[in-house]
Amino acid sequence: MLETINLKKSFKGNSAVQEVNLYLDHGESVGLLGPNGAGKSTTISMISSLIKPTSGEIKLNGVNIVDKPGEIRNILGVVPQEIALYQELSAYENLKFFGSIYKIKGKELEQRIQNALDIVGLQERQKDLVKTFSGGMKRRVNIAAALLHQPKILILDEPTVGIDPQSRNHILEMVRHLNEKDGTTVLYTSHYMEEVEQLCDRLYIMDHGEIIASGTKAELLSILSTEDTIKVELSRMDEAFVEHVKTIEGVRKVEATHLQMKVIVKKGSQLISELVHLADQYHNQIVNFHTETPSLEDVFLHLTGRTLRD
Ligand SMILES: Nc1ncnc2c1ncn2[C@@H]1O[C@H](COP(=O)(O)OP(=O)(O)OP(=O)(O)O)[C@@H](O)[C@H]1O
Repeated sequence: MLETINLKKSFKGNSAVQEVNLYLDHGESVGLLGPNGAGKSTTISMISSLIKPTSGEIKLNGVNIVDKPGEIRNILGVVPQEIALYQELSAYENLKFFGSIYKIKGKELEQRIQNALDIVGLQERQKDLVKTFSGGMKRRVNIAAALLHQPKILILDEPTVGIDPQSRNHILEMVRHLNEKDGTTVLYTSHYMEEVEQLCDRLYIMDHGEIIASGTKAELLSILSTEDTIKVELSRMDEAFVEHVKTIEGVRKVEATHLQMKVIVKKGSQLISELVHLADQYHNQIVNFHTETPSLEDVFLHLTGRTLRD
């Protein structure tokens, strides 16, 4: 349905996106996951024809649309990261304005506004000024605006950042409903692993402007089928101890935060007694430990050497 081929974007010679190849099939829910600055928003802005790629192609049903922005705008609904609403107008008035941009009028517009408000759960607050809304409610109005022209593909750029848990749950449920019940194709960007795990059939992991891995959750987890994760709780954090653990044979990655240490080891490595012994040498103590099956967070750590929210 939608495909990017070797998509690149540089800003004044600085590369933001390099050779991104991704596709969306009809009815899929696809996650684009990566830390801040990975290039997710730039990729989305190119797909939605807000900015022009430095090079590469964007194909909609096999046709390159880089020079035909009109082709995609009718098919795509984009929910940008920034809230783009008129604060002094009500939710209803904002939606009326956005509807007019798509040249939807009269009864049809009225019906679509009510339908979009119903989907985002704001029908009862439609007459209230947007400036009185919480961040999460504003985001929901933004989503409603992106739905007015009944797009076949919906792209959401980190829609749950900085909002209250109630709105977050509402948004996640809504996206799931639009995908599963209405058949809307979804591209969902996030740096929350658990959201894309919940919502998406397939994932792309992006870092430093590149897609570094892609596949279903099971396929991505199989990258770590040769590894175990040991989670260790320490009596105190000690950099020298952490550095020493990294040098133990069989240890592939170590991530330390506060009193927790996550040690990714070669599958089957029996390292607990070695860790206990080493902690003792550093006058540290292992208070607790357990071995976990790898998560997508671990896949990200394995691929990049960093956690998603570094
Ligand atoms: N208009 C611009 N001018 C110059 N540099 C830009 C511009 N837009 C993005 N960049 C740079 O491109 C890189 C990718 O940014 P982008 O916003 O696409 O990442 P992101 O993955 O969406 O991150 P975030 O989660 O923080 O939005 C960053 O280094 C950013 O500073």
